[in-house]
This record gives sequence, C-alpha cells and structure tokens, in this order.
Amino acid sequence: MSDMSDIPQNTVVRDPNENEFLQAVSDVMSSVRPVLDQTPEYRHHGVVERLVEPERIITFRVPWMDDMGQVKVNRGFRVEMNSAIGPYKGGLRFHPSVNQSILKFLAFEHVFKNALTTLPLGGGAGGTDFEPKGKSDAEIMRFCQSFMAELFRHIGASTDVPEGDIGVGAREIGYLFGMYRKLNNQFSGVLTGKGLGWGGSLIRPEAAGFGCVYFAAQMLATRNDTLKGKTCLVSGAGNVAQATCRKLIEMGAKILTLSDSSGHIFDEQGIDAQKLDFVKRLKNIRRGRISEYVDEYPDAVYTPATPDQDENPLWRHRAQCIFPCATQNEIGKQDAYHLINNNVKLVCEGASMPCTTEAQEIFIDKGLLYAPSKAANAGGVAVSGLELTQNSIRLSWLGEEVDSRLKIIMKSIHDTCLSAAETYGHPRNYLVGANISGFVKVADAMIDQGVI
Ligand SMILES: NC(=O)c1ccc[n+]([C@@H]2O[C@H](COP(=O)([O-])OP(=O)(O)OC[C@H]3O[C@@H](n4cnc5c(N)ncnc54)[C@H](O)[C@@H]3O)[C@@H](O)[C@H]2O)c1
Repeated sequence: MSDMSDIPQNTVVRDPNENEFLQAVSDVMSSVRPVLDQTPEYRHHGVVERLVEPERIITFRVPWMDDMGQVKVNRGFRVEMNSAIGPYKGGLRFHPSVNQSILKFLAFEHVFKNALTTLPLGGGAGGTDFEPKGKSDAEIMRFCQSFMAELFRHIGASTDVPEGDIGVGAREIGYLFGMYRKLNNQFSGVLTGKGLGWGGSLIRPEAAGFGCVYFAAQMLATRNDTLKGKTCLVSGAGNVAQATCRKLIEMGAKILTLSDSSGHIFDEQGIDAQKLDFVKRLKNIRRGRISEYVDEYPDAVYTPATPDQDENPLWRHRAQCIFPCATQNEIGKQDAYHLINNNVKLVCEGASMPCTTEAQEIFIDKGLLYAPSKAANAGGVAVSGLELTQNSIRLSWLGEEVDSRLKIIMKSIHDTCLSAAETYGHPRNYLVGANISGFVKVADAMIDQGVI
C-alpha cells in the first residue's frame, strides 16, 4: 500500500477512491520530502498542493455507431495536469479500465517524466473506456472521429499535444489527426506519433522501447556490465514491448517472454528477430492474441493469466533483466520476491508504473538496478518533443539523427537521476533521483510564474 502520510490531506479527502493517482502522488512525495524540508519556499508557495490538483479536467460523451447500426456511448477524458514548463503532453489510452484515477496518475507521471527529458513539455493524459479489441477498422474510425469531435476544442500545438498509449497506435492517431485537421482546417503538430508521410518522426514508434533499453545499458555500465548475453523477461506485446525487444536483440540479449492481457508465452530458445516479426504481424496487422505464438513456434509454452491480482506467473521465470512493458501494477510484492529469489539484477520499467509500491521497495532494498518508468520510458515523449520541433521547422531529420538525440537524452536523464540521488543522500536510487529532479524543475517554474 502507498503511504498516505506524504500526500496533502485535501487530496485524499477529495479523491479517496483514486487509488492509482494516490499511489503515483505518494511515490513522488515520499522522495521529495528532504527537498521540501531543505527549501521551505516550496511549502510557502503551496507547490505540492497545486501540483496534485489538475489545472483542468475535461470529461465528455463519445457517441458512435457500430457496424450493426447500433448507437453506443463511451466516456472521454483529458486531464491537463500542469503546463508550467510547456504545453500539456501525454498519451491517449483506449481501454475498458480507463477512469479518472488512471488518467490522473498517467498525467501526474508525465509532469515529472516530461521535465526530465530536458524539453519544454508540460504533463497531461487522456483517453476513454472504449474497448478497441474486436472492433472493425470502420468502428475504430467512427469512434476516433467522434472522440476528436469534442477533444479538438481543447488541444493545439501550443496548448495540449496528445500521443499514443495503450490501445492507441498508428491507426488511431491517423483517424484522430484526420478529424482534427478537418475540424480546424489546419495542418499542425497537434498529435505526435503521426505517419511518416504526414509529419511523423522516424524512431517515434520505437522511442519508448529503445530509450528503455538505452537506460538499462547505462545502468549496467555503472557496474562495468552490458546487456550482451543477458536473459530477459519482457511483458506486453504492443508498441513498447516490441521496440524494447528489437533493441535488446540488437544488443545481444536473449528474450524469453512476451504477454498480453490473456496470458504469456515462454520461449526457452529466445525470441529472435524473425520471431519478433511474427509477433508484430500478429499484433499490429492481424490483431490476434499472443497465445497464437505457440501455434507458430510449438517449442514455446503458453500460460493463461490468472485472476489473482497479486501474482503473475510470467515473473516466476528465471532471468537477469526484467522489462515490464504492459500496464500499471503488473509486478506485485509476491512477484518481486520470486524475481529476487531467481537472482534478478535489473528492473527497467517500459510501462507506466508497472511495479507496485511494495515491489519497488523490495527491489531498492535488495540493491537491484531499478529504473522507474518516469525515467526509463521517457524516450517516447522525448521523441514526441523532437517530432514537434521537426513540425515547427517543417523539416524531417534522418533516423540516425533522431536516434542519436534519443541516446543523448536517455544518458542525460540517467546521469541527472544519479546525481540528484547522490546529492540528496540516496546514492544509486534512481527512483528518488528521478522524482527529485523532475519536481525541482517544475516547482521552480511554478514559483517563478506566480500563484496561478
Ligand atoms: N506508446 C508510448 O509511446 C508509450 C510511452 C511511454 C510509456 N508507455 C506505457 O507503456 C505501456 C504499454 O503501452 P503501449 O503503447 O505499448 O500500448 P499497446 O496498446 O501497444 O500495448 C499494450 C500491451 O499491454 C497488454 N496489456 C494491456 N493491459 C493489460 C493487462 N491488464 N494485463 C496484461 N497485459 C495487458 C496488451 O495486451 C498489449 O500487449 C503503458 O503502460 C503505457 O503507458 C507507452
């Protein structure tokens, strides 16, 4: 459980049931306590109280028609959390579990993550409880158009710039962008993750996963070690998981698992580039389930997910490096103990907040290399920032140029976290380092700009 004592009381009283949001707030606040103690100005200016209250939340009806002609209604959201250092920036999530708590946690994470990227980006997040699984392309298009028919009035290249998240990939960004362009009669960088032929950036689809692996390599380098030959467990099978696997394969690591919400596959021979191509076709084009992997590669084993929220069988496998790339709270306390007993060396979070507070504490107590998502997966939003820059100067950079900028940004985030952790008396604690560096940057900007 999260420690509520660090959270402003008003927040708990106002939103007692927003568990994911309270968890994300507690995660940051427990790290920044020494900063607040050393710099009373932050308390005097009510920085924490302002940070935990979104600048704005928009909730709206999304009516759409299915292929049978039946009208359906979903709920759409955009949480505009903090714009002190730049326009709101963060993903859109399409998943039945989406609610205000999940989007507030994602938006809150983005405030600090985006500050770490060194780019001028504020924090936001949005989405809907729409289930894209099993829908036809035409239904997805109609839904996206209806969603944008309301969202368009709240976003803009200098106001709020959404991007993809769970359930929102290249196809959905295309439909959303098309509707925005029609409604505004304007071709602008209002969404990132666009197609390459219409304003997208090379490496953007891969950026969160590539950046996560670059971060892991940086952490290992502090122990004179590399990813070459390391056994890895990866969860998820979507955008972040696929790119993480691609970079791990390039760096000579051996990947043993992938998953989706129905279960996971374990391939003792390792998931190589050819098998990864199969997964990409399966997930991005055929939109099938990961269980179909074992039909193609019968030596692999498929295990269905259990209803038990506290233990995920995927994390019982033995490996040296762990890359959770599916969803929040997918590694709990019991999972963390299984991994420790199997001598895991490194946990690098590709997904947003995939470890519970208890799991994080166990990894840090045991001295593992543990990278929190707001540092490790910041590559996605960083390259989104680079996409915006290319849009505004109307140029496209080569893939090598974007990739080399991504590597520089990930190294800078890594070094910033290490140095902040050291300065505040928690050497090698990347969680404390990431939270403090992100907090100080945003808090100072808020104080400079007055009470608004
Ligand atoms: N897309 C980005 O640029 C980006 C950037 C940074 C972080 N992230 C984070 O990475 C994670 C994955 O996002 P993505 O863009 O790869 O999404 P995606 O929709 O492409 O893939 C998500 C994957 O997670 C699986 N999944 C979803 N819910 C699950 C559940 N409850 N249990 C098990 N598996 C589940 C899905 O089956 C899918 O394979 C999210 O936490 C997201 O916030 C995404």
